[in-house]
Amino acid sequence: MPHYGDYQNAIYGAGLAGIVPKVPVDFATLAARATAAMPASVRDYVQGGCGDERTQDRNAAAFDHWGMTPRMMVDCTARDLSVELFGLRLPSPVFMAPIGVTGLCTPDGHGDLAAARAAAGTGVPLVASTLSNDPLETVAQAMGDTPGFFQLYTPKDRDLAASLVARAEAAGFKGIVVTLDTWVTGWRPRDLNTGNFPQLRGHVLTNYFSDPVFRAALARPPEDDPAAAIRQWMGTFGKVLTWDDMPWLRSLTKLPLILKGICHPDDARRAVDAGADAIYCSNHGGRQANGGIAAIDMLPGVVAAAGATPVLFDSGIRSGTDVVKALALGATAVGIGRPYSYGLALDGAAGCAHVLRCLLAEADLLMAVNGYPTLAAVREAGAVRM
Ligand SMILES: Cc1cc2nc3c(=O)[nH]c(=O)nc-3n(C[C@H](O)[C@H](O)[C@H](O)COP(=O)(O)O)c2cc1C
Ligand SMILES: CCCCC(=O)C(=O)O
Repeated sequence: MPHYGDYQNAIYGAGLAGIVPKVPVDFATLAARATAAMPASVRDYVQGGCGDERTQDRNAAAFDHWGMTPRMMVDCTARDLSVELFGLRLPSPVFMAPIGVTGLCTPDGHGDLAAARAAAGTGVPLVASTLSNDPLETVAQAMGDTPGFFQLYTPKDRDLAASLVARAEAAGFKGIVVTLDTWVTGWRPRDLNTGNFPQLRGHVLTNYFSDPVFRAALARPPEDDPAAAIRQWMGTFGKVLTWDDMPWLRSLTKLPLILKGICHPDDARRAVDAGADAIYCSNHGGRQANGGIAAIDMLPGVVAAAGATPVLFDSGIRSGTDVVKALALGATAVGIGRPYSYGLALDGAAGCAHVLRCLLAEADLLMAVNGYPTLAAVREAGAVRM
């Protein structure tokens, strides 16, 4: 049976022929190379976060104080990283988190399609953001047989919300991820210093501009009057959601409903009681609120509160080791954020797929050497706070 760890042999094998990876395998080199290659406006938007970025930095640094203990004399020659989620059997517990400017991460402006192709090539699901340069239907198609999820930024216009969700269902997405932490944008000094917010320049609004409900509310189509369309987007973008909206959100779809941005155990309990199919523990990579606890430190409390409900996690994952730690702390599946956008920036779909394969190879090999043949074994082994 092939293993994700075999990617290591492929790299060493290519090295014998004098070929080294085009995209670095470690996050530090990847980030340095990708941010040097990106246009400054995209770099600042993707790499930056809220305030002085302490929460963002802490998200990654906090993985250092969680440690795992190897077990010996365990047969780990066959390893199973597959996971069941909403009745789907996923080949690994890794997915691509929604990134709203994915479209801008490749020079051709079709980064969403490149990420979708990387999903098709690796089997790693993509959570497609509402904010994309290509319409959600085209993105879904480019994912091939790999299941995709649609991330909803809930507009104030309820009919528009219903339309976006209906389109996502029709396009074949397997679940709706509702992001709770971003009805307004957090304070982001890197973007403020350059007065740059991509959406206000008309980027990544294709799902709105192509939507019949959004278009019907415009005097002239977005192609003829983009400024008015952007103003309309600004007006409708962020609905403030409260628990009272849950029956309405639930009524929008029969697909699994996943609530993104849950960090407090009480909110996790409330989400389960209100009918969420999964909790998505995340602090948005430190882009929304500064002054927060590292997301990985909040995961155990959320997992305990969620009970039998699956918990997805992101924020600060930089390596396969981080993936295994998050699984050990109870995540059902783990979202990759900035690393895949850096892969896209350096080599499009191939660069993105490479980043995902490296993360999976490192996770798989760590499971092999630590004596954890299955995800159940990872969870049972757990991680201790050092
Ligand atoms: C450039 C960028 C754009 C993002 N856009 C979205 C988005 O459209 N919807 C969403 O729910 N989260 C969005 N996020 C948050 C990610 O889904 C994820 O929570 C975050 O990237 C995890 O942190 P990390 O990248 O530091 O690992 C975005 C993140 C970045 C870096
Ligand atoms: C209003 C911001 C939407 C995109 C996003 O989620 C992000 O940049 O983090």
